[in-house]
Amino acid sequence: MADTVKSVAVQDIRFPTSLESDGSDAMNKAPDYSCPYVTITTESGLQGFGISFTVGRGNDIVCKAIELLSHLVVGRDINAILKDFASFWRSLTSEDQIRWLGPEKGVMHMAVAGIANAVWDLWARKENKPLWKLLVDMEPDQLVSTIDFRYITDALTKEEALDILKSMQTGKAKREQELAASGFPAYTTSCAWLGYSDEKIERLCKEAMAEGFTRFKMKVGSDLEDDKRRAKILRQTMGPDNLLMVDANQKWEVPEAIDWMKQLAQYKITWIEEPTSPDDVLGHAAISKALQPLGIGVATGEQCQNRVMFKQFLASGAMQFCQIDSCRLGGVSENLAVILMAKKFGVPVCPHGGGVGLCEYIQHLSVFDYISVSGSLDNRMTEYTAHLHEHFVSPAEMKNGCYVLPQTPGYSIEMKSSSLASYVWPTGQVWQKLIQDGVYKLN
Ligand SMILES: C[C@H](O)[C@@H](O)[C@@H](O)[C@H](O)C(=O)O
Ligand SMILES: [Mg+2]
Repeated sequence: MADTVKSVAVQDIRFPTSLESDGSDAMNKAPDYSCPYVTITTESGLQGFGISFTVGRGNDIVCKAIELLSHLVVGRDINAILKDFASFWRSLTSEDQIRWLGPEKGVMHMAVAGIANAVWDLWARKENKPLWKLLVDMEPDQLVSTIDFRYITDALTKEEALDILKSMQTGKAKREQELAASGFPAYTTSCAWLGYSDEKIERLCKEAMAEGFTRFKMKVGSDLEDDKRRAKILRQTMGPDNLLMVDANQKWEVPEAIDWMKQLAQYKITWIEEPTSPDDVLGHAAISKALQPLGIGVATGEQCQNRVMFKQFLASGAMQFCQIDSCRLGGVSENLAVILMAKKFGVPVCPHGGGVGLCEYIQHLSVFDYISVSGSLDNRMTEYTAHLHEHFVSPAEMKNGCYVLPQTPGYSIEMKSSSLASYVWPTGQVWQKLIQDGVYKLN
């Protein structure tokens, strides 16, 4: 029976995270974590919620872009959309008068993610399953049918994707039980944002260790002496065996990245993340080659525009850790494409979680990856950041430094109505107060 989509509503939600330097890095000194919050409602009353992640003022453009695309969803039968998701997704990325703004990159692709993620949330709720379970339980044929393979068939065909999924059917139940018992391994970025003092990073690292974390990421890239000092504090606090990753958020030239990392290598670094421009495949390959003898890998992906760019990085040895992003890519199905390509090229997937709602999302993708695709936890860990979880109805939960398997139906992104009311820009109470106090300006 048809169930028509009645409305696609979008709200501009922002959080003043920059006031405490939460989320700060070498290129984003004062980020306010923000998201367009999408609510899709059908005639029968089904709902799906979705976000895309942005920083501060840019949020209103993505909200507008979602409004522009919403005519492709409103009035359509949701069951027809779910029956042929890949065609629906292609309609979003191919809209005649909007495609020119991309294609499949930047603002428009983030808008696609907001809508696509909401549809996936609705789908999982309809099936009364958490999203990871919806994916894990899907027959390989159905799962593959949700993916748009356009532009990646030279790296991964539909048939190869099917073969991967079919070959991993055995052992799925056991892997699910394993994760239910011990959770999915995480690392925390929240001890060492760039704007935090030495005292604060040491204290937060101790607290995180007490909570069971054994893997930590530190922001680098503004000042080498600062980076050395902070890496020393962290290494001393966490001990010799725990993992330390560093993230430059695109700060360096290629030779600069290599030199800088040679100086930090003494602190035993697992990966350098986003050393240079996120579009520079050759640069990442050169850095990977130069740092390989030091045991340092290159991680990137949070600003990798689409599956086509991931293909370049994966196939050319330019990335040793694949950081899919639930909102930079066009939602769940494009992430599935990259997860499957990463499997083919033997690169571990370690999703990006530094932003509002991203931890809520990526836990589902990692769990699916382990159970249905990679079957391995080697070199795999999912980012965790400690902020803003209190705004979600079913927030991501951590235990002993691992994500607890989510159980609530959906994609874990529904926000509390009180939080939406407080943080909607610019009319929410929190923003009204900050504007009245002169802390923020309207534009
Ligand atoms: C502005 C943001 O907080 C970024 O610094 C963050 O996403 C970061 O790159 C990360 O890897 O978590
Ligand atoms: Mg990063």
